Amino acid sequence: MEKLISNNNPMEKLISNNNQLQRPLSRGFVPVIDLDETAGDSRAVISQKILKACQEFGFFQVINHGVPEDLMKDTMSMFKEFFDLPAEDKAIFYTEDARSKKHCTLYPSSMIYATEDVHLWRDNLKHNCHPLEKCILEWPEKPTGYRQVVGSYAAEVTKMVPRILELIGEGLGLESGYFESKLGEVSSLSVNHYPPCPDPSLTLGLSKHCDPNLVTILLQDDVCGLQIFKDNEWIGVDPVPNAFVVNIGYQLQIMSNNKLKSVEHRAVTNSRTARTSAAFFFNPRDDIMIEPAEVLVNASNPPVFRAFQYIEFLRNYMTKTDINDDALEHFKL
Ligand SMILES: O=C(O)CCC(=O)C(=O)O
Ligand SMILES: [Fe+2]
Repeated sequence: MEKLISNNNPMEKLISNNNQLQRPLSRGFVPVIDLDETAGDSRAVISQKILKACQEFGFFQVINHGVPEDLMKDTMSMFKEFFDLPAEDKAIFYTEDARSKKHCTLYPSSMIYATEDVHLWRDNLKHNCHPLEKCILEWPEKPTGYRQVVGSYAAEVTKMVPRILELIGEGLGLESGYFESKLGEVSSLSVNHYPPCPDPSLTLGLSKHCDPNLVTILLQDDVCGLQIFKDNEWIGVDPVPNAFVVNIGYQLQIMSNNKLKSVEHRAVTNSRTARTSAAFFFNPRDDIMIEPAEVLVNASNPPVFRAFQYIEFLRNYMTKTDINDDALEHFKL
């Protein structure tokens, strides 16, 4: 428990030979897309904007997405209050074991504290969200209201995801419901808390990575820290009020036959303000074969990937030892 940085600041745990913090940071920006067709663009224009964002950035932000703004704020407050709890209230969830059987876990840094090269400036709460009525019983009881608020949030975001997938599918010219039919029920929330870091040049909040799943819906507070790697530069994905950040996971890149990109991203810290973010991971069904959509494959666009099941992908992803290894290599034809 002393490794949690929301409990104290174990500065001495940092390793200072971290060469991941390469600058410069560009001011280019990730598109913000208004999903309200009645107020702005037509549906066809929205789906084309999303497609372009997914091709160029692998990321976009959405506003007017239908999830109530108060619920987003209340959810963020619950997450922040959780990390502010006294150490004894967090202890029941604490583990450093990546294979922990707990349904709700609180990790220091990454899931492999003992063996990682660099400790991250992050505490991380994880729990599953499906089936909700069952999972919720394992979630924190403190702060008061956590289960009810985060439960409503999980239900609302889960309702929004097929709408976003449908727009992405439309942009690609896929039949209606294509991605929804590939979407599994199991989803999970990973809540990151990055307290102020006395020296942000010594480590990161989260190392560079691509998400292995289908699509991720990220809620961030009003503090900058998320960055994506594009054209050899790190670009900030700065917070937009009431927006979700959507990012393409490896499985969407594969199903789109490389038309959509899963882009590397990371989180940096700052010395002044704590930052909290919550990544909601949506996965493909585990009983389907994942492969490029047939309509995107033809003589001039041969399939880039072979068919596989998600479990095979995850096994391969988890055993990757070098963050610079290409997780897609093993699945390329
Ligand atoms: O904190 C962030 O904004 C990044 C979170 C993230 O990329 C993840 O949890 O996979
Ligand atoms: Fe991520």
